[in-house]
Amino acid sequence: MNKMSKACNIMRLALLQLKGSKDKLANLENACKKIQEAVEKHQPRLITLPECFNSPYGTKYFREYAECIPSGTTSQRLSQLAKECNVYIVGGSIPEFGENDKIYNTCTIWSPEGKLIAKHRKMHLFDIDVKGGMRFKESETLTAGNEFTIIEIDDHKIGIGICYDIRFEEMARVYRNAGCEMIIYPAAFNMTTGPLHWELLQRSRANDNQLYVVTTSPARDETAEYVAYGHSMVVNPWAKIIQSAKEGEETVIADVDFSMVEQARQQIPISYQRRLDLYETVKKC
Ligand SMILES: NC(=O)CC(=O)C(=O)O
Repeated sequence: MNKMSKACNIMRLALLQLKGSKDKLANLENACKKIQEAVEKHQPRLITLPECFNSPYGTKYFREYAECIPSGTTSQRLSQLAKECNVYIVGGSIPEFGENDKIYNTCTIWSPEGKLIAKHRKMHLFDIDVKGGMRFKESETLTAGNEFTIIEIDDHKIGIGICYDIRFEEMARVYRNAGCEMIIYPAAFNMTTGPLHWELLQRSRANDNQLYVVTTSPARDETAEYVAYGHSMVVNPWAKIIQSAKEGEETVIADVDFSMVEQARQQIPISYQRRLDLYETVKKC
């Protein structure tokens, strides 16, 4: 029996911080193996995977590794695993072949019946140029998605974002206004921005919106062209880190207690105290 007790609002998560390589099938099989191991040892209700878990993270690779969703190999395998293991899977992200030859950075979400319940296309493309640090331009090959994605598991609404999406507080606020109690971001920060912003952004989004924030990164590989920061984590609605990984390949297990969302919102009622008469930066949903 998977760990979800409605009465006490506890949901067990397994975050798989995975090593990646240029071998797509090996990456996929590693993810499948780690999913099976997590289920055997910990019986999670929900498993999360990293951004671009089946491909290297680089604009020159996205087209070569892209697949159609849900007919591609990665979708088919995740669907099969979710069903076999009776677990929800937030499938990190993969480069997706979309309509009109467009490529998206897309997260697929699978139910324990193996059904694709949603897909989220990264809404904010990672285009930055930090002098002496990281330069990246996803828009060289990717197209941005235009839709918010909310899933519902055991009566709990969960918003989905991908990596750079976490920097946009308005997006998190839209999810909070729509009743989300958690936001999951498959993500791959790097060695320029990770040390400065990774924890800060997660705790900020959690604190501003009084909800859980969950990130899942690839493991750090110093030999890769793009070196991911690691440190996948779960932050609670009080902005406290309740579990986190180090840099290497690791599975993080966390039991989240959704009653804490309401507790935080009642005790520090910022959502009712906003002076929307004085500022209007975020449209109400
Ligand atoms: N890789 C991303 O999308 C975002 C990132 O690394 C950052 O915002 O920093």
